[in-house]
Amino acid sequence: MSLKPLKAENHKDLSSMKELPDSYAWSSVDDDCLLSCSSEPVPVINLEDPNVMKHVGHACKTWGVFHVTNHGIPMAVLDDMEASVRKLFYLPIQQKLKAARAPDGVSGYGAVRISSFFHKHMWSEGFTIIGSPYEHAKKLWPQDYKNFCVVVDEYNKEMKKLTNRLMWLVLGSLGITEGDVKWARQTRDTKEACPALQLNSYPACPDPDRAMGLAAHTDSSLLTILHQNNTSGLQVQREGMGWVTVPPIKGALVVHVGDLLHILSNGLYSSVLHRAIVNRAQHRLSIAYIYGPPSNVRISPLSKLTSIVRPPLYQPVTWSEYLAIKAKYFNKTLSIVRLSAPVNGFVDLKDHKSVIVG
Ligand SMILES: C=C1C[C@]23C[C@@]1(O)CC[C@H]2[C@@]12CCC[C@@](C)(C(=O)O1)[C@H]2[C@@H]3C(=O)O
Ligand SMILES: O=C(O)CCC(=O)C(=O)O
Ligand SMILES: [Fe+2]
Repeated sequence: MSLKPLKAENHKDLSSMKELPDSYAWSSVDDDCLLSCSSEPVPVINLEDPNVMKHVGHACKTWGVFHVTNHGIPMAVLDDMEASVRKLFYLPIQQKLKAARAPDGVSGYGAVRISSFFHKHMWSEGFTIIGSPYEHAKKLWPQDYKNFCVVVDEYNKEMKKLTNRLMWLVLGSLGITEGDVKWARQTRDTKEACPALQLNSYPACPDPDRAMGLAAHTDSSLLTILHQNNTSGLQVQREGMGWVTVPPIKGALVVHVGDLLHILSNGLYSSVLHRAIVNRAQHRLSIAYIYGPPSNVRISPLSKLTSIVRPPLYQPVTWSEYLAIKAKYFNKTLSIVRLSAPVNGFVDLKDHKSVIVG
C-alpha cells in the first residue's frame, strides 16, 4: 500500500453538492461500523485539580483520550483561530488550490493524507501547516496574509506550552522524571520538535449516514490536542463498546494519545483509534495540533517501563521514520515496528524513504 498523489479533479466543492455522489458513499464494507454504539462519556480533566496527574494517567490507560478544562489557553486565542480557519475554508476552491499540497509534500491544502488507502472519498477538506504559515498565507491572501500568520503563530505558541505541560503530566503518571527523558527537557542542545497543525473542514452533508468525514485512524504523534467548533463529529473507539462520540465542550480541548506515546510507554498507554462523522445541518471545523519528538530523537520504550517480564515491545524509531512507514502501511504501522510476534517480520527502518516533518 502506498499513497497516490491527489488528483486535481478530486477537489470538489462539497458545500455546493445537493446529493451524495456514489464516490462519497461509504458502506460497512469501507469502514467497520458506521453506527455509534456507546454513550459512556470520555473523561473530563480539570488541569487545576490537585490530583491531575493521577486522572491523566487513568484516562490515558483506560481511554487514550480525554477533555481538558482550565488549560490556561485564552478563549480569544481559540476563537480567533477558529475564525481564521473558517475564513480559509470559505475561500473559493480555485483560491485554496493555489496552496495545494504538492504530490509528495506534507503541507498545504488537500484531502487528508490517508485518503489513498480508501476506495471512497471522505467528506472533508484538510490543510496541513508545518512550521511557519507564511508561505501558505501569501498564496491564499496575497495582500492580506498577516492576520492569518499572527493568529496561527499565537495558537502554536499556546499549544506548545500546553503540550509541554501535558507531556510532563503523562510522563509523571508513568513514574518518569526529567532525568529519564533528556530530549523532553528544553535545553540548548535539543532540537525543537516541529509539530503539525492539521485544519479540517466538514461541510454539512446531504446524506450524512452514508458519508465519512475522516476515516478511522490513530495519530502518529506523542500527543494530539484537538479543538473542535461547537458541532459534534469526533468519535473514538473503546474496546468492547464500539464508537463513542466526543461531544464538544465549550472552552475545553480534546487530548489524544498517539502512536509514539504508545511506543514510549511500551504499550501501557494505547493510541486511540478515532474518526470524524458528518451531519446534515452544520459545517464542522476541527484543528489538530499534532505533537511529536524532535527530529533527531529515536523513540523507544522507556527503560523504566521495561523488565524481564515485560521486555521492550517496539523497535526504536524517529518520527520521520514512523511517518514514512505509516505512509505505506497506515493502521498496520504499530504492529510493523513491534518486536515480539511481528506481523510482517522485522523491518529495516532505513529501507523507508524519510518523510520530512520539520
Ligand atoms: C506529521 C503528520 C501527522 C499526520 C501526517 C503528517 O505529516 C501531517 C498530517 C497528519 C495527519 C492529520 C490527519 C490524520 C493523519 C493520519 C493524516 O493522514 O494526516 C495524520 C498523520 C499522522 O498522524 O500520521
Ligand atoms: O475532526 C476531528 O474531530 C478529528 C480530526 C483528526 O483526527 C485529525 O486531524 O487527526
Ligand atoms: Fe486524528
